[in-house]
Amino acid sequence: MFESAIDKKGKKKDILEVTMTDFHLPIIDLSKSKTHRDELSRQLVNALETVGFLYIDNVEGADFEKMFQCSKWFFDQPNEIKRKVMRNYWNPENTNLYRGYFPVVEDYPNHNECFEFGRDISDDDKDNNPENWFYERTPWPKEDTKFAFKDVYQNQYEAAHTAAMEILRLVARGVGLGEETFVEMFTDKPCSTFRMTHYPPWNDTPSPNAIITDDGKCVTLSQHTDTNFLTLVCTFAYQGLEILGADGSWNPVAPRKNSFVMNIGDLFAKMTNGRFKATIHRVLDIGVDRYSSGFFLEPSYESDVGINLLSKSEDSKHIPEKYGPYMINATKYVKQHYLEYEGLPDFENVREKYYGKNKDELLN
Ligand SMILES: O=C(O)CCC(=O)C(=O)O
Ligand SMILES: [Fe+2]
Repeated sequence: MFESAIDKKGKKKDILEVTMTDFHLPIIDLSKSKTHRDELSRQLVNALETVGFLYIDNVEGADFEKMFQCSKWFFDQPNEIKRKVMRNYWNPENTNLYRGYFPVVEDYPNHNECFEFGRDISDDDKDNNPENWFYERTPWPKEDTKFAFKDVYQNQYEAAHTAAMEILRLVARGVGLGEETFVEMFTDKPCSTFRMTHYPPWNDTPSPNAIITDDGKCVTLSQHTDTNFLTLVCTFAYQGLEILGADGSWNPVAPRKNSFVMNIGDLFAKMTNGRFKATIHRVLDIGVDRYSSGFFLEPSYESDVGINLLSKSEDSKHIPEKYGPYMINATKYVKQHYLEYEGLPDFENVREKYYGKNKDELLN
């Protein structure tokens, strides 16, 4: 179904050998959400309180084969086509700051290229600040007749969004709250990003800045927690994704066909006061091209992320915080190492608002 471990010259390559472990993630069969609601709710809450990662099977409308073909089609395009949709940071001829393509950057610890898009907001949206790059229009690549890249991926975005809403209803039910408690932040103009990634193998010459594990493997996406609310990643059954256990050991996420790997990001963890876990993970270089496609659920720019979702009805004295500035702060000034956010303007002057006089002490 997906790429085999044979390179273009037909030579068998050294693929990463993943040692079999006893580590297994919980599996949620979303097709049972009508019939086994309580059971799924319990499983979800249990996974989020412990390992923070799980598989989601049977997402309605998900088409992994089409996604894989379209993703591969895009990353196989010649550089001049990719340059047309490249972010302004790497191609100053373009105006897109946030959406679109970002290239492999040699000498950077991560070795990947990505294409990112969001859901378009209406042209007549009077409230929209044109400087707000969260709602920027995506520049789409010119298509040929074989692959309906934009159409396929926009449909996959909606399928993943719908699945994420159902998952959030189940999670709310599982902690004894009304099922709509978590979904409100995502109904009007969510900032969610769909990101497709290609990790070309380093072969025998990793960048001097590449991170090498204790047992000599190359890391192609360095360890991180996701910053957003909830993530659904399709790994196209490739190996390479690993998650950090509480005992400090790295555990491989076993490939699982036609299933999303789900985890939560810092935002959901923060909004549940740490009850749900945003787990550290990374991706290893597997010695052949690796592809993944992930849906990163994010609330609307104006959503109040200062509330504790688990006690929001009782907590009227909380300090409100808008999602947009929270995210700018997290990615530009707190986490500091995200190349893909470096060139994004701080159009809200978050640095001044959050750090006031101490702002010069910030590295960035
Ligand atoms: O490629 C993968 O399997 C995971 C990607 C990931 O963790 C991310 O993009 O945040
Ligand atoms: Fe991640």
